[in-house]
Amino acid sequence: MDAPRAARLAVAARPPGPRAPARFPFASSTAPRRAGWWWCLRDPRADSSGGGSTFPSPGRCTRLALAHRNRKSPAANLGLPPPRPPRSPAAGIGKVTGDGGCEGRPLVECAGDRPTQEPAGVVEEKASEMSSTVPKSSNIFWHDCGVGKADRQKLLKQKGCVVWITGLSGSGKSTLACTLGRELHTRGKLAYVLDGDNLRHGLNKDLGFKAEDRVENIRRVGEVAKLFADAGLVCIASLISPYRRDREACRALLSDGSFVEVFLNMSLELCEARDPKGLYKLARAGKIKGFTGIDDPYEAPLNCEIEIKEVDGVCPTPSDMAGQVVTYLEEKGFLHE
Ligand SMILES: Nc1ncnc2c1ncn2[C@@H]1O[C@H](COP(=O)(O)OS(=O)(=O)O)[C@@H](OP(=O)(O)O)[C@H]1O
Ligand SMILES: Nc1ncnc2c1ncn2[C@@H]1O[C@H](COP(=O)(O)OP(=O)(O)O)[C@@H](O)[C@H]1O
Repeated sequence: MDAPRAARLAVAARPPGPRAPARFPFASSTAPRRAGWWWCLRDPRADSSGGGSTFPSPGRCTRLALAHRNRKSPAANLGLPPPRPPRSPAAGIGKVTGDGGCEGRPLVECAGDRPTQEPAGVVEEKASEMSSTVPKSSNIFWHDCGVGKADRQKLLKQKGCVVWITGLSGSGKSTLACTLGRELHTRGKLAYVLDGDNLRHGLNKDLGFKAEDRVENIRRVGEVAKLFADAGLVCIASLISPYRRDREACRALLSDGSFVEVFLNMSLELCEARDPKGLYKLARAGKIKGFTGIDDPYEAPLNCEIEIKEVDGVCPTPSDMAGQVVTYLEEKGFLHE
């Protein structure tokens, strides 16, 4: 046989855009479909659950373009009968053949929020914004492993989640992250801190503080945090993360309820008075440009899970702040099997 059939499908995606939206809200429209088809590899687990989820997860539809710029549908190019929408997502249109690693996996049209009725231009525009879910590479496939998140959670007797701490520089993010990490450790729970300052020494050392660098910073950390949560850990991410949209994009990477946004709502005055690194002083003197809260924006959360703020100008102690988060995690069942 010539090249694997599955490998004839190439993923068409634009380079990542600067911001990722929280969701992929495809509104239906009557505009005709243009060349290009949206398909998902069907999640084999959907068969047992009876659901119609797509793979790797609902909404992660990929526009599959055909090699040789063939305008036929992917199904036709796979030697399958042409699809007849509307179609049950559980049915699939056939199976991927060849030896590309996805043999036997059902190929389906994306269900639910699939963009079949969306003008292609609009769809592509949205795809370009989905920097964290639309891969730039082609011919890539998702591989599942035998041991899953549920198995790891059972082993650890806890549930994976992300505690995302946001706030101005000096608001106490690192302090809360470390105090919370210690508290969880004491309780025999596995947690890991992803601190913005620390990550900028390694993973993100190529990034500065321009808007697009901050966007990429948050995107990367969101993806890493998602992996830690999938590993079954309580992942504590503490970054300024000044843009609401980026935090929402990180939230959208996690299953419902497992992204816990903690807003350290401390006044600029308090943070500036603390100024442990002398950065506010430098920013005020014009020696640092684009400093959050001074000459760069901070967008406060609108619907965070936990807000910690000063009472009569007094900040709760680190231990109180951590206690608030632990109580929330307890109540939501993250600290149990
Ligand atoms: N221009 C500017 N604006 C804000 N912060 C600055 C800047 N330059 C350096 N720093 C130091 O970098 C730390 C913030 O890094 P983050 O990765 O959390 O920032 S961001 O989320 O990408 O905005 C931040 O650490 P924290 O004080 O712990 O927040 C600062 O020490
Ligand atoms: N709850 C708190 N009460 C009193 N001081 C605090 C509290 N949280 C943090 N601090 C102090 O404020 C300063 C900034 O805290 P830090 O955790 O480094 O903030 P961030 O990581 O947001 O920049 C540090 O000197 C820290 O000791």
